[in-house]
Amino acid sequence: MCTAVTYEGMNFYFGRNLDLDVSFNEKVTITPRQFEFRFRNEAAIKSHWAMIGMAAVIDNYPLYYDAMNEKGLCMAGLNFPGNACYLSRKEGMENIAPFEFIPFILGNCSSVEEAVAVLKNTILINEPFNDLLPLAPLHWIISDQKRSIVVEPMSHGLKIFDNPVGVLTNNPTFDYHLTNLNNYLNLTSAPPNNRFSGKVDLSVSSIGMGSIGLPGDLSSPSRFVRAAFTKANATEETDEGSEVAQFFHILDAVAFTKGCAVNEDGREELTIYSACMNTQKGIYYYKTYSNNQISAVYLNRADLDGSKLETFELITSQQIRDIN
Ligand SMILES: C[C@H](CCC(=O)NCCS(=O)(=O)O)[C@H]1CC[C@H]2[C@@H]3[C@H](O)C[C@@H]4C[C@H](O)CC[C@]4(C)[C@H]3C[C@H](O)[C@]12C
Repeated sequence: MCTAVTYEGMNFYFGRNLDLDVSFNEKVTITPRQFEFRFRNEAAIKSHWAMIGMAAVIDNYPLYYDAMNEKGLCMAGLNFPGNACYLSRKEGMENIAPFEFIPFILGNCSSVEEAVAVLKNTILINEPFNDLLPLAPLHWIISDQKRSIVVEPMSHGLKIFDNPVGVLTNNPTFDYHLTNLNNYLNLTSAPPNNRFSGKVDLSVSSIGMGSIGLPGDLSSPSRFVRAAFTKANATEETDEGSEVAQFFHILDAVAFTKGCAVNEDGREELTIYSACMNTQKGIYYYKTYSNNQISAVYLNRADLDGSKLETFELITSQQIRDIN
């Protein structure tokens, strides 16, 4: 499972937990403006917005999981098994393979508004990257500072939802998660009042009792509610370090501790990495399951007019500062 969130503070932040049982040797990857993006069914784009994100680079192609471009447009793919539906080629449409979707949108668009216009004429087709990497059943969150949307590939084409809470998890479909949130409207970060009954003498005995009923489990609907509550109540900080700390705390609230959720194949799901992108400064922060230290990769320190991918190996060994 996975969780993605947006966060409006001093700057606009976007990020995700990547929860999985395997790694594909992903690295922080910068694609500069002149790297040629070839598409299976559409013309190549030789010049586009530069982007940074997490990707498995195979045959010199960045298979992005999540990324932002130099204009602050961000996108992440999350598992959507059993629901994602990829179609056959259709004349007159932009026929994009799922693995091409992030480069296609972030390469061409500078805002959600532009992305929505492009999406109206786009379908996702059932073409895998190669025989060893089958189609990934995903849905996507696309956000900028002004607006966030969710894109779900269905049998009739792409379904686009506005995302007023700036959160995405996994199944079921996004409209379910939004409706389900209504069940929790009574939760509060404040000390609760006794609304149980005027005839029963009840009192607050501990801090946090306003959020009793917030689901604590790791299922996708529960992570959606927990991430939405944590994000909505997390206070805005006043410096970059504290903002980034706040963002990672939101992601930590929905992270998987290894061993706590086992998939149908008996393998343990864990939060392989957590990422936070400062979309205005072009910084990609991340930490991994075994390394709690935050690392930062700067888009603007790369040669953005170049034509070669730049990759940064993840630092996965624990970094502990010895004090004495
Ligand atoms: C599984 C990842 C999403 C995280 C998630 O939601 N996990 C839930 C697992 S489960 O349902 O609970 O079992 C997704 C996000 C991006 C995906 C990757 C990207 O789409 C890029 C390529 C695309 C190729 O078709 C498959 C390999 C791949 C490298 C994908 C592997 C995998 O499907 C990734 C890593």
